[in-house]
Amino acid sequence: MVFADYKQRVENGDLAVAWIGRNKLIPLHIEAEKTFHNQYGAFPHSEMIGKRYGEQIASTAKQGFIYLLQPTPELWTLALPHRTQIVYTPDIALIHQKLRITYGTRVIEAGTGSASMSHAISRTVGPLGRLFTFEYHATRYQTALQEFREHEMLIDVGGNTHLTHRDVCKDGFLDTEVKVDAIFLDLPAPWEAIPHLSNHVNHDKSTRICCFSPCIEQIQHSAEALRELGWCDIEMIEVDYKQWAARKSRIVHIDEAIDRLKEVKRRRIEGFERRKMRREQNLSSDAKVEDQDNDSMLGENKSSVSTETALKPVTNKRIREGDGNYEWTDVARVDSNLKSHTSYLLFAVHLPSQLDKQNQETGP
Ligand SMILES: C[S@@+](CC[C@H](N)C(=O)[O-])C[C@H]1O[C@@H](n2cnc3c(N)ncnc32)[C@H](O)[C@@H]1O
Repeated sequence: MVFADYKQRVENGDLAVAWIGRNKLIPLHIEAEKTFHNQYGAFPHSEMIGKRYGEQIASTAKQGFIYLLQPTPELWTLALPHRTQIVYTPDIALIHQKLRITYGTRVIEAGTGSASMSHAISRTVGPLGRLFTFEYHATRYQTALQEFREHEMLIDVGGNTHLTHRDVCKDGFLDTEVKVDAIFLDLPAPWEAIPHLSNHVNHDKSTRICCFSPCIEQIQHSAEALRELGWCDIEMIEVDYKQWAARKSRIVHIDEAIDRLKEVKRRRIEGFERRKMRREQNLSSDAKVEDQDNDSMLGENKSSVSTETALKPVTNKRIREGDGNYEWTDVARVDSNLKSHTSYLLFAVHLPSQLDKQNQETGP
């Protein structure tokens, strides 16, 4: 698999991930005769060849720069062409951990979609593991097939991945009774696929499953299907991202706090008095205007607008965070407004003993 190899320098024919900006990464096939263009100018591939991965590459007009990075499944997830919704690295990491996907693990995945998850699994399980992935959408299947071939993931090019064009809910997974250690279902109706898994769970060790669904109703359906078929340790987890920031908070001593409160009180009283005075002034000037109006009989309304201005803020001055003239303590702040929900993760385990029990109940 190309994503598992590391090298120092960019070569003609490489697949690189171009870092264009903080939220913009794109795949770039390096071909000596091509030029990449963006708003900062032209970046001839010939000038990229021989550069170190990670090095800054300036446009010919020196108006901007990009970085070329070696693709990893994590970078691929950020750069890949989206054909569907995808699974992102925080969820992928938890799924790997809970399904115990590691070097040599055999995994079933459906559907393949944009293959964000497939790349991660294929890299993790390595040459001794296997990924059996299924996609029923013809165009997505063809695109994934070509991509997996180019990325040297397919079995027939020395990789570890079998991609099958099939509706797993209708036709099941594999025709042979291949056993796997882990199953990942990212489908609209996983509960329809779950009954087809009985041929692929291990007899001698546990098999773990994860269903990735955006709606809680889907999770309920899948959990029922798993329970009915003897899966246990059923639990649901939602990965919630929170952004933590290391900040400084000023230490305010009791004397300073009391002075501040006194200042607030003093200003409030001053404010009341000033407002009262102005109201009285306004009333008397209104009365004068009324008298004049009455005198001239012209009736032009000259009632004065309140000239009261807002009180100055109580804080004496802006203090820069970390200003050396004050005492500070280190704190962690969390951004609670970050929207993060992608899907719920439903996990379960199939124990070998349960399978034996089922066999005993149903007879030979
Ligand atoms: C959300 S996408 C999967 C995204 C993928 N996990 C990723 O990280 O890129 C779901 C995919 O499942 C496929 N699919 C839906 N039902 C299916 C079925 N019964 N059999 C096979 N594939 C199916 C869809 O065509 C779609 O491509």
